Amino acid sequence: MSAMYELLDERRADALAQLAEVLRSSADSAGEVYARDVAAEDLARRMRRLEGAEEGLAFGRLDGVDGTALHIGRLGLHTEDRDLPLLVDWRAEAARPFYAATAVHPMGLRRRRHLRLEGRAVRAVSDELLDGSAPAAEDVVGDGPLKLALEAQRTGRMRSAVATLQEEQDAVVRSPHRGVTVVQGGPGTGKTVVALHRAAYVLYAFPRAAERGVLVLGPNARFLDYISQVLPSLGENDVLLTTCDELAAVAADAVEPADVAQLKGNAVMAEALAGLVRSRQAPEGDFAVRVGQGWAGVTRADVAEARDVARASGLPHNRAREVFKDRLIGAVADALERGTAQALEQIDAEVARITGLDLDAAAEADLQALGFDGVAESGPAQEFDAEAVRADLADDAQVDRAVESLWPRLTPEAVVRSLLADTDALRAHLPSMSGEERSGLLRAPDAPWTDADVPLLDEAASLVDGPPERTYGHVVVDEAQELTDMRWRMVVRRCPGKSLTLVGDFAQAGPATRACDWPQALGPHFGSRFVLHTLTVSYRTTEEILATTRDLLARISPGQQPVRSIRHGDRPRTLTAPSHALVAAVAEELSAEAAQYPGDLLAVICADARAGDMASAGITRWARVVPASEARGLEFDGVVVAGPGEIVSARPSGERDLYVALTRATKRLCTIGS
Ligand SMILES: Nc1ncnc2c1ncn2[C@@H]1O[C@H](COP(=O)(O)OP(=O)(O)OP(=O)(O)O)[C@@H](O)[C@H]1O
Repeated sequence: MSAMYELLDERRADALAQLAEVLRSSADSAGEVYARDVAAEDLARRMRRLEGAEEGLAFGRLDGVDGTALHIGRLGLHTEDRDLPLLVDWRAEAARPFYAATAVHPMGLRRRRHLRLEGRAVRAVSDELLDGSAPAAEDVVGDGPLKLALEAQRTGRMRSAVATLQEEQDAVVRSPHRGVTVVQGGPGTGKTVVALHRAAYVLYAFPRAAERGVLVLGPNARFLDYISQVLPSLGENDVLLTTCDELAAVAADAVEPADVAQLKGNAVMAEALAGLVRSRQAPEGDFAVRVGQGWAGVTRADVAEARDVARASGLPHNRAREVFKDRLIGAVADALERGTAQALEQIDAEVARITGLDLDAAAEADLQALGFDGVAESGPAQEFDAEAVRADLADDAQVDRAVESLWPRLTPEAVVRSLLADTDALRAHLPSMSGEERSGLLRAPDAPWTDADVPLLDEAASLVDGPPERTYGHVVVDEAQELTDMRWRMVVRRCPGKSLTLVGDFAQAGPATRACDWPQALGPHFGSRFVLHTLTVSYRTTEEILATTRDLLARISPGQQPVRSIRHGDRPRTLTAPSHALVAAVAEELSAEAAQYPGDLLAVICADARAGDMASAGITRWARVVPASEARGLEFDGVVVAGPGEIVSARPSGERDLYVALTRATKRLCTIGS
């Protein structure tokens, strides 16, 4: 082990020295400064990766039947003087047998050894013999590391499972499929574990995707905090962990009824917003601008043609506006040219009839009177200088004002407001919705933004300003069952290569979700082009707890195969307390638990409206207070579910919320209801 850590130290020292050198180097041009910054960023990244690997640098060793030995760890370490690497990166093909070998398919292994380090020293080893041979003196066959990992007290932060990934999980993590990979499975089957290790694998194995960046989306800040340590501990610090709200950079602090949120998640909203933007694009009308002392105008047909050309450009509204303006100016210039020529002809004819004089000079004066100095300067009056006229018109504030009335510049906020704060607009653009649904959507123009407005604003931004500038090579979505159609559109916009890993469970879906399965949820965005994996073993919830949720699961997700658990524990307890005494009963239960199981991470999960009461009753002394709507993905050693009836009736997805709440404990569950 010491040789590996020495090499790690050496690599760090090298990286640090190189970084210092790069930072000291002079850069004379903007190009050189840029190159220096890129090199410095690369080295800083390498430093962070080397630092991230410090804890538990190596965690496995493979001994082949041919006598070879390979150490498996968080990153690869090679020296030039050795053929075999000192340490193999867990994501390398050579490390696969560590996760996939079994006694039936030993993959050439005699022994798989798990190492547990403390600091830089090996504290424990545990061996599995895979070739059927009898244990030799140096083999340590005992409790597996998985058992130890699962029995460890929870800390409130998920740990990496890189040393104990199970075969069915590893198969997904390492899947060579670059398109859409979907992972479903009941509570605690390791979907989040798989999603995060998959992100690390993509960075390692798909360099093109890695270059464009990897994004991990979670349902809320609490969940992101829970998973925040996993990727850094795998040496990956360059993955952006965020929520959809943060992606759209919208502060959404208002809540709204679940049925309204569901309506706003429907794909018809995208059509409605597109319809509204189209309705702002020169619906009809003439166009006239003041030119000098007079007016120059074009016909309805010219305006309509300019609009059609602008739309056909496929550009977002605010950029297509330039095309529209350009086209209109062209039409005005043509009209001016025609008008000038006609006027000149008439004057010429008139003067010739009366006096026989040539009046070129008069025509030039005419144009000057119209305000086109450039025209007069650039040549004889009859040679109308269309370029100069266009340039003048393009810079003219009045022209811009006139264009604005036909094709106004729009902001995403204004677009969404114009739809949702106007009964006529709702009726015009959402004809398939009932009157009741439309009145549900209606809001005051200055109402604050809600969670469900975020994807509408994002959609509007893509319509008016184009797709987001920042896109990613691979996107991982956790709790993906939560995404509405409108949110899927947000995600797809940020992943043009459609390389995604999506994990979730429809039995745990919240109130905004309309889809019941993956084909329904993904069909509109990816067709049937996704590969579906199912995880079957729960590593969190004990068999005893799962058994008490079977009836509920059959109700909320008929046909879903219940998972089996490899954990066993106490039977869940059920206590009763009238509603007014619920908080006191919860406090009593949790204070007793905290005393009996010191160091265990405890939580009370209750209806959102109860969370305030719980916190002010001082329950946070013993436990975290988690509103049911935010419990997805989290886990604790002991959980008290307070007021199951209140959780069920709080939202349309109440029974699924309760199922989520009941499946958060790794050891003990107590339900207190009236
Ligand atoms: N291979 C593994 N080794 C060690 N721990 C594991 C492994 N797989 C899962 N776990 C642990 O099991 C627990 C549940 O995992 P995870 O949160 O990924 O499940 P999930 O399927 O996402 O659950 P949910 O559906 O409730 O969100 C976590 O504590 C996780 O660390």
